[in-house]
Amino acid sequence: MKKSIPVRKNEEITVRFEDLTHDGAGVAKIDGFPVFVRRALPGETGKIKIIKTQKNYAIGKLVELNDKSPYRVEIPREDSHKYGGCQLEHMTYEGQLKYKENQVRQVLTRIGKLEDVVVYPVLGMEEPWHYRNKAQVPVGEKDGKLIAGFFKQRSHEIVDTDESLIQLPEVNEAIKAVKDICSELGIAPYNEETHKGVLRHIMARYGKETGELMVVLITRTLELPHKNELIEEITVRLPKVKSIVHNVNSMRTNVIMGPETTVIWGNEFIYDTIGDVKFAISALSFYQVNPDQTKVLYDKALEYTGLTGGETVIDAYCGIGTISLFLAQKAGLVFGVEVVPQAIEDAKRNAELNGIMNAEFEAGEAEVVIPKWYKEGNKADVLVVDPPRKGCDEALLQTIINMKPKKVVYVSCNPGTLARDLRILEDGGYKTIEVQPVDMFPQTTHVECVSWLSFIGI
Ligand SMILES: C[S@@+](CC[C@H](N)C(=O)[O-])C[C@H]1O[C@@H](n2cnc3c(N)ncnc32)[C@H](O)[C@@H]1O
Repeated sequence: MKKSIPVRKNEEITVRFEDLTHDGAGVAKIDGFPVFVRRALPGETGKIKIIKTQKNYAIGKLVELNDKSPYRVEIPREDSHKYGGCQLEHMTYEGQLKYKENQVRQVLTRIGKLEDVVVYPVLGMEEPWHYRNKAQVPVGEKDGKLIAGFFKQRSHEIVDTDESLIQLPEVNEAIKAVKDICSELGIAPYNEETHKGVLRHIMARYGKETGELMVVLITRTLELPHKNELIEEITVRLPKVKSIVHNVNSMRTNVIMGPETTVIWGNEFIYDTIGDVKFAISALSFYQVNPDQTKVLYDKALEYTGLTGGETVIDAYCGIGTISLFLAQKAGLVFGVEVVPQAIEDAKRNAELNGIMNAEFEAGEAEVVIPKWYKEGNKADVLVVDPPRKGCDEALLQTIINMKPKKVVYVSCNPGTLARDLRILEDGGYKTIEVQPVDMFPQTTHVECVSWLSFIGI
């Protein structure tokens, strides 16, 4: 029998919130039917207005809050609710860490069917604001004025903003300065609908330890208008800048960077350090966005590998060789693989820069290169993976199962795909021993995990 929807659009009702979704919305149930409400916390009661109904759920808006959660805090800035980014900023940091630990536990049980894994409390930050070393903001136009900021939640409307509370001050300053310069020089902002205009995005990346800044201007056009004036003004107003890069993206796409990248001033890369290792980072390469917590994450990954000095290690999805070089200090030999050729160039340069002779790198897909290495007779004692959000490719997981390294250390930015992949590895003879969540992204719902598995056989 068809179940009827117990709420109507525009209806106002009083509800009690029981839970939080994976994207931080409060969940209330009306006759078992879920209603999702942003910025509501478990244990709270309040009046909501239904703004959308679907077959299996409804979306509501908070009208009035009656009982407040002890985890509720004032949001730090009146207009910050407009941005999609900080979904948990109305929650104490202690509450955020508990929420994330709970998310990881639930997902490991629900998706991975992993009931007896040890999950530790999340390793959080002392000061969970102004941590991001990188921003890439879309550029648009409002009332004839160039604007840059963030997309409004679930839309492509740009909210003009000069400060994000989760970015390092140097990154905020860089974005604002470049925005002002482009506006003063009359550079036409890109228009997504008409696919006209010039400037699509401004990217700034800052080496927190070295104080070096990179600015990337992403345009639709091959030509960067007022190039010389732009360089002059950027170098005057941002004395920490060491690299200015022009990237061309002429396609109608949501992907930010295009295929053509030219260094128009200064170095090809900026430097930063994590622990004792120094890294060169170029415009297209992945580099963790929270430098303080990166050290915490990599230290844990190193501890989980249990390296004693002679082991052969494979680091899949190695980026610019960050984890590889961290591990090379304690391993016999490390092989890194990564799909972005420029990142592999950085990784090789980084090995040299640090005088590390026992790390080798190859560009290609991990799911192609590692099976090839295995076919050639190469094996690893420890295999580390740090894939993007979609997790590991099945061909790679199958190769790990065939290769049988004693240990697998899995670094993940998505607990859902982590749980899926751990299940596949468990079915192939591995046992997940520990999962340590690390808060790389305070104020947001994202959580990073590092876990280790031991080969026990089937
Ligand atoms: C989460 S990042 C980790 C990078 C590095 N381990 C670090 O901590 O900086 C994932 C990396 O995987 C790369 N990548 C994506 N798909 C890949 C694939 N199929 N094979 C190899 N690398 C891939 C990305 O370019 C990115 O550098």
